[in-house]
Amino acid sequence: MANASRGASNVPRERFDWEITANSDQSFENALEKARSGVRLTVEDGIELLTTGTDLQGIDRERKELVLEAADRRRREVVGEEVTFVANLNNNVTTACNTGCLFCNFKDRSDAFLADNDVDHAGFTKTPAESREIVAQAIETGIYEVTSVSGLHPAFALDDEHREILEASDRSDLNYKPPERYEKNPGTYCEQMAAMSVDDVHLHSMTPEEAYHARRGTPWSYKEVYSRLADAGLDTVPGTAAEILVDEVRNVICPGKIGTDEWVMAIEAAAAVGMPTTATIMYGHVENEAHRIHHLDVIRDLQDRIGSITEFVPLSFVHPNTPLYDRGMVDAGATRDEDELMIAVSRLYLDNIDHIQSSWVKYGDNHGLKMLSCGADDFMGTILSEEITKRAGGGFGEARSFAEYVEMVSAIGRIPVERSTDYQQRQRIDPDNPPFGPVLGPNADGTPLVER
Ligand SMILES: C[S@@+](CC[C@H](N)C(=O)[O-])C[C@H]1O[C@@H](n2cnc3c(N)ncnc32)[C@H](O)[C@@H]1O
Ligand SMILES: Nc1c(NC[C@H](O)[C@H](O)[C@H](O)CO)[nH]c(=O)[nH]c1=O
Ligand SMILES: N[C@@H](Cc1ccc(O)cc1)C(=O)O
Ligand code: SF4
Repeated sequence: MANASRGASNVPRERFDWEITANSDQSFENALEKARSGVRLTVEDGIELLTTGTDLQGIDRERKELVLEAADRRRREVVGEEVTFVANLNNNVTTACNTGCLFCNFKDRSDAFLADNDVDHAGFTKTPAESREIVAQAIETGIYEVTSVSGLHPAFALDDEHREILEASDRSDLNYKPPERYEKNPGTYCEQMAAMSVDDVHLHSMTPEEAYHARRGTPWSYKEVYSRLADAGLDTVPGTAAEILVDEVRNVICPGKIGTDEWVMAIEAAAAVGMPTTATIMYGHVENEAHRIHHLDVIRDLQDRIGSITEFVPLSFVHPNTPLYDRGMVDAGATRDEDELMIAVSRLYLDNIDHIQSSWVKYGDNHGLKMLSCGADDFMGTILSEEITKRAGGGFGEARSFAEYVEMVSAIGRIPVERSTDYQQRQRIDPDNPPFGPVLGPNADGTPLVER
């Protein structure tokens, strides 16, 4: 085959001795035929599509185009020509975290935040009052949603009752220190939720990992934790902390995090108390294609049981400032070919999740737009502030305006639509009728969010 039609993959195949490898007895053609006709794909089918055939080395560009076409067609059948996005704000409460995930440069060791420590650090903690002020300002500009994900600050407790339990415990494994020991007090999770629920804005927060932190040292179930958080103002849950839901990979990239079963249990609990969730995969580091498909299989199975996953978000690993890269465990993140195939195979494999998100934070505008023709139909949100990808070395900025969204989406011949977090409310935007601003948020009146 000509060189021009070979694409690269950055999977560091020789560096890790995995139990699960990208092998299959299936043929690429057969898997493609199943994908085209809408038959539910097996793990082996998924591996064939994601690798463009295990019979060939590298990525075959002609085959890749066939997979992308099948996914684009499926997207059209499932959701049509609308491209959605949400008017939202990211408000990360604290970067203090001792979990030590090797792909993450968002966190700072929490000791640096102690009041009696004068080491310099670039991290931050917001009090509930500060979070409220930041949200209140964004609400005035018309946002619909606040997304809030944070480091696992040792002073965090779920609520006052949880704090009493933590204060009374002499277990050193609980990763708890009283808030008085720190320069800044993050309050309790419930206080943060209540503070951010300004004017009933939609609050999207408390990943399974954060929920785990919010129940440490107690016999409380995830259901108990999520129902207390819901009472405090939480509306929906971000399905991050998923990374790769295969434990042999988690043991390498995030040995301090909860395992696959526990992540699934937390999302099931959120569903049980009536809260929709999203689901993510963070791919393009040490894992191989078989791990990516096993992850999709865990998510599809879970969605068969709960039905409340609103969107699936492939998060392409951003490598430059991370321990994984510093330690030579990876040389780079996923290639563009791998990104396109990840979006396409997510669309084809997850036959029970309607929306696949293209993240401009991870892909940038041009590549992000391309993804909308590879199976994705959602283009994320305005976010207004971004710390996680920026600190990892990503360079695609911290906000998108509605004007930028309308221009980009119209340019590819699709229909721009403002959505609510759960996709239940949707508002088409007429590209011929500027100015463009959000209308779904509690204080939204169509005024542009950010002038750029
Ligand atoms: C930084 S954590 C914050 C919330 C909480 N500490 C947790 O782990 O659930 C949110 C997510 O950001 C993503 N993330 C972190 N570093 C990343 C990187 N370098 N590239 C891509 N995604 C990253 C991971 O998927 C992670 O679960
Ligand atoms: N709200 C969404 C974000 N927010 C950006 C995060 O701050 C973070 O940078 C990162 O994505 C974590 O890996 N990002 C999305 O990709 N999608 C969202 O809906
Ligand atoms: N839209 C997804 C993706 C997301 C990704 C990273 C985040 O930090 C937050 C959200 C969610 O809300 O779960
Ligand atoms: S991904 Fe989350 S838990 Fe892991 S180190 Fe980063 S902030 Fe902490």
